[in-house]
Amino acid sequence: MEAVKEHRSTKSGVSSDEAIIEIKGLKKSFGSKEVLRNINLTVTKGENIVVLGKSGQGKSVTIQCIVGMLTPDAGSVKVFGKEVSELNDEELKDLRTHIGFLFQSGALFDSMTVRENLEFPLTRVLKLKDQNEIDQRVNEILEGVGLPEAAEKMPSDLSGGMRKRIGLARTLIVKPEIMLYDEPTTGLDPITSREISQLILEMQKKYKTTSIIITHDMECARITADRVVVMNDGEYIAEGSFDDLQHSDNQFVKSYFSDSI
Ligand SMILES: Nc1ncnc2c1ncn2[C@@H]1O[C@H](COP(=O)(O)OP(=O)(O)OP(=O)(O)O)[C@@H](O)[C@H]1O
Repeated sequence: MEAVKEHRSTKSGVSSDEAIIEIKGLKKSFGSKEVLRNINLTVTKGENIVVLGKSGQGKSVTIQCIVGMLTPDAGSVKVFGKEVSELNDEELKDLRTHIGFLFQSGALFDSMTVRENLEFPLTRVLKLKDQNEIDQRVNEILEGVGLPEAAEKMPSDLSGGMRKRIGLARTLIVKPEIMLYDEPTTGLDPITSREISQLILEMQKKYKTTSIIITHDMECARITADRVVVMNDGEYIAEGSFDDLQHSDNQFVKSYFSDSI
């Protein structure tokens, strides 16, 4: 794969060569199944990286190695300059407070109001006690995701797109430096998907997060990506801007873009 350029400009406006996530020669097998054969990726501060790959290619396994839920068989995974596999439990816990996840489901607590859902990470993770500060952060993030009127609603009163926005708000409310999105638009209609992709981009600009976005949604990739990597057979086989890859000669890469142009 082509060498990574050192200094990148990003849609967030942060242009930095500071590596936030650095993966080198990552390998991971389960039994005789080699899932990650040789993953190399550097994500710099403020960058949005989109990972494209078919199901079962090991995209989630890569994310689990980044947050220390899985230990690599070989290679190096550094986050904020530290080798994740060498961190102890306390250090791992601390690392994870700097990383936000948005999974497909959004995973809100159904028995809590939106406000209570948003207060939960502030009181449980950040251990905030000052109710004024809590209220201020809840109101600010609800404004940010465009749902200032939703605070007292129950998740069941919300549409799928609104739930996704609140899921994003709940993740961003602790101001993580890294965001990991696992198929953030799956299950949404095209218009709502586009709104969520635009929101991901807006949030990147506002909070200057560094993000990895796993998606099959090419519109989401087009909107959010500073850089796209394409995964096949346990390796990244291509990387570049969305436009670069759209004009790739590689048949496998082309297959992703054929429906999107
Ligand atoms: N803890 C585990 N134990 C055994 N096999 C696993 C484990 N985690 C993942 N795998 C296997 O690794 C492969 C890659 O899984 P992974 O979930 O990373 O795929 P993916 O690229 O994220 O796919 P999808 O888009 O379907 O989520 C799969 O074959 C899966 O069965």
